[in-house]
Amino acid sequence: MLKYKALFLRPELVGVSSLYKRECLFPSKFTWAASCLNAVDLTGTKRLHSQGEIEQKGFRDRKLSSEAVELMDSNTMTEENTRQSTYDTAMEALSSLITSKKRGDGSPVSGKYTKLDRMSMYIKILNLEEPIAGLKIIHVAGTKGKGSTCAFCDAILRECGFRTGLFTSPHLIDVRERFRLDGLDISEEKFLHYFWECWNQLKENVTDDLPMPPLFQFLTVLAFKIFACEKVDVAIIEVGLGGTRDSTNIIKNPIVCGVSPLGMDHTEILGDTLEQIASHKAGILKPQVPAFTVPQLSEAMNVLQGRARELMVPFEVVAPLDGTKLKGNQLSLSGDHQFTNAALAVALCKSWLWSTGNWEKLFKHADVEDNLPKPFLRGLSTARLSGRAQIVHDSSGDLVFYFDGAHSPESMEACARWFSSAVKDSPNQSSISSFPSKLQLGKNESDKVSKQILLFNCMDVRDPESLLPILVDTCASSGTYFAKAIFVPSISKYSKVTSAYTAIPLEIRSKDLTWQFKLQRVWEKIIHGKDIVSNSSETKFPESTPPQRFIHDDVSNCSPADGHFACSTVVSSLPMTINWLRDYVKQNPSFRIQVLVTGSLHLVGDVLKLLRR
Ligand SMILES: Nc1ncnc2c1ncn2[C@@H]1O[C@H](COP(=O)(O)OP(=O)(O)OP(=O)(O)O)[C@@H](O)[C@H]1O
Ligand SMILES: [Mg+2]
Ligand SMILES: [Mg+2]
Repeated sequence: MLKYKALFLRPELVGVSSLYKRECLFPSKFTWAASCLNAVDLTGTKRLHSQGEIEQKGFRDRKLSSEAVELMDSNTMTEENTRQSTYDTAMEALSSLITSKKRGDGSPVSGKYTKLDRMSMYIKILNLEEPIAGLKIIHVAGTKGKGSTCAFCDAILRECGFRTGLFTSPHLIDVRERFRLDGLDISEEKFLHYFWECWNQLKENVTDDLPMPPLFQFLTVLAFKIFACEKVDVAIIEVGLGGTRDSTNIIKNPIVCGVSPLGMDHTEILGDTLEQIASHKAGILKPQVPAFTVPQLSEAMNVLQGRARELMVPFEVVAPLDGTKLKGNQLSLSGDHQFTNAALAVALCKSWLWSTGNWEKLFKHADVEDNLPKPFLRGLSTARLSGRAQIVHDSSGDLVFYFDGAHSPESMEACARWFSSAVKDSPNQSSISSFPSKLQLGKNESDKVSKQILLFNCMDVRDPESLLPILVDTCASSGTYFAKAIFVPSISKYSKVTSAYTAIPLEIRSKDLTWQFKLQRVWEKIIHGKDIVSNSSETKFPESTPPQRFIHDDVSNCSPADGHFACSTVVSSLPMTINWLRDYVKQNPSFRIQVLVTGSLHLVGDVLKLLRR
């Protein structure tokens, strides 16, 4: 078999009007099988589905013209790059679904239908109505902790012996992270299979009134397709944004619903009071379907409880998990806030097991009155979710990255509390923020001096004047001070769906650093207690990374008027920043550098990806 990229193939050369698959298999150089091409007939857009139809139309093993052979010869794909390019093609297709429209807006995009109307129509096109109704779903909304709660549920129910499907958002490195089967990211092969099936079927049916779905709607439909076809026992579904009008809210009959902690986020879409936000999240509750939440501010709780009463929902508030219930095990997701998420997950899983008739079967004879069943303990201590309170030791051991994709005020506080306690727990901690003289340092490893560095970026819809002070103050309240802050643009963009294959060129640099300079200005103002950057002082475009002494440069050397900042720096390239930090620890063996990467999940994903290679 020979493989060719259909992107390079002009359909008319092989005698069809268009090609569905982006990659074609040819039995030999001079013939082609229409079945492999998934071709459409010459008259127009009708797709040939069956082998019989293909033969009837005389497409089988048609001879190729020499022009076609020549063209395809120049595009023969090797085995290695075939896989990658097929996957990249899917990513390109997905990226084409990203609209410039604001996320979560339920108003009609075009034509006469609302978002949920359109979702129902996509579901119908894909024949998924019945399969979705048959899924045993756990549906989770909330401002923070949705993903973690879902990951705990996934691990617990897997440990109880069920085949699980988990749909979360966003992803960090590869879009497949959003779809897990039995605890693992869906395989590339399966992903591509379901992806093209949904893509092609939708493409064939789009009209002016029903265009292709925007990205998140497509991914949601795809998740249902995957979970239905893979016959999972339980589908755990994280809401994308809000609840009432979220595309996941086509779920009509979940087994149980959860609402994680509520706070102020996405106010431009959900409203700028906690009541309004809570009312969106309460939109996932369904008549008489049990629901659970965690302690909330009263404005939010009143709304949730009110809605639950209207719908006759058995509604319970669960307290954060008592650590002693873990019987010496540790929660696998760190940070105090995870005890709240874990408790919610435990309640959701118990309820799911009861409602599906499995609790009795599994735990009839177990001593579970006051104790968590063993599979629950195993689940709570093995659940994983990358980029949330994750610690990665770089190869040298003296460069440690602390990742947390916090980007809202509440999560920034949770992140700061976690980071402060994590750096204190790290071995041989002796944290100082100024450069000690060599004489003070022994040769012994245990005398290493730890320095905390912040590597930060956030999207420009976020408010750094609220996020950065929360970070600094919360850390300071437990005695953690950042020696330096580095502001760097992220590489991955909201406008492009990434895959693990998307290479990051080492020399990549951003030309526009206006936003990073703004972040730096906010930072310097926090550190110095006043705005020290005069409007007239010119910010120089950094040609490269700062000199190494920057890391241990004394803060008193700060001279903003000359464009010299001793507390912070802006760097135009993330790969360069990582290499620079690596060089620093190599050349300064008396230091251990602890870098908190936060503010943006894009930044977190980019750094994780850079460290992997
Ligand atoms: N219970 C909680 N209370 C406060 N902050 C939390 C809580 N759980 C998680 N966080 C913070 O929110 C971040 C994201 O966690 P998680 O992915 O579980 O939430 P999410 O609701 O799925 O977030 P996203 O809006 O990014 O989808 C964490 O990195 C942490 O900083
Ligand atoms: Mg969110
Ligand atoms: Mg999430």
